[in-house]
Amino acid sequence: MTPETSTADIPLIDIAPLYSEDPSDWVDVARHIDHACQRTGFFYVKGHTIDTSTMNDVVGMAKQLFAQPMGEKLKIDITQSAHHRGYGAIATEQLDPSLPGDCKETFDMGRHLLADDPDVLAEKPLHGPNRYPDIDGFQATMETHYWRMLELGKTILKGIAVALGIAPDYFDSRFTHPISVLRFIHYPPASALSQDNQIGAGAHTDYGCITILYQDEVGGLQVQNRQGDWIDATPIPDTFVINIGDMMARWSNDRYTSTPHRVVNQAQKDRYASPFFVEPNFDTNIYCLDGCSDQTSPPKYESISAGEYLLSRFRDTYAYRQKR
Ligand SMILES: O=C(O)CCC(=O)C(=O)O
Ligand SMILES: [Fe+2]
Repeated sequence: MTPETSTADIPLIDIAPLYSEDPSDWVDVARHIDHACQRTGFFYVKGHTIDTSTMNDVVGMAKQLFAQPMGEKLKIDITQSAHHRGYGAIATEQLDPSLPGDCKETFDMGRHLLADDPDVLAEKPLHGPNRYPDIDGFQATMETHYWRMLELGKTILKGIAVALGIAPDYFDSRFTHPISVLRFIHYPPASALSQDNQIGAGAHTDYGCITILYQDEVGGLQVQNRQGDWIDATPIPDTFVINIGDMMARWSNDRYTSTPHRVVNQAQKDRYASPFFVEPNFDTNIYCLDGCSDQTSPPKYESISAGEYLLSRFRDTYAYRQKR
């Protein structure tokens, strides 16, 4: 069932210089990021500030959630949530419409907004409370991690801004009330696949700006190269895998590439992963960035708000949202 795979050169970029106060230190990293975003749209980063023990603690919490009895997990069922928060059982998401639902379970959270938040009062879509399991320390650990990942996202976006020749802090004012999502995923061992052509995550492109992915040592993430071959994004300790999503492809007038990827867990082991989807404020206007158009390549896409764009994409992959 699985097509041949080969190993590709998904570059590994040391982003430590982006933490320097001196803008001249950013230029080289920005150039590497720019190349990677134009070619495969995928790269690994090292030299970030999130250490292994922090990741182990955070993923340990997520493992506790996935190990709970189904009845407990379904108390925070994402399909009962207006704001796309909580637990998604196996096959709730179907990333590739030509395949069965994905063989994975998920937990999604955003900023935890309570009833008195102005955006909640205004009934803004995707703005609301998270749905947490009853596990000691879960909420505090995950909320701290959410902000940590957002900071990493903004650091990488600074590299992108420098690469595009726009103000290095261009994205900061667009990420003050972000609709970014922190997700945890559990892929059961290969023996748990219920149907012949079911896989962990069907081929898809990500919807948003950029994705920062933690993956454990099991492996299974595959990226489609320009020739259409599936190549392994082999786990590298202490790195994250970064990829461009469709919103950033659109925002950059297709200077940057949003590349199809999928997950095939061929191991007789559970696999755990955690993408952080770096998304701006709901009302951010997604329209050709300065530096991404000229006389020969004018802006290709109409402007759209980041929120409306994401909502339309969720509707395509979650049956429960099509009724909304
Ligand atoms: O689990 C992985 O390695 C990737 C997951 C993924 O592509 C996604 O959630 O968008
Ligand atoms: Fe993805």
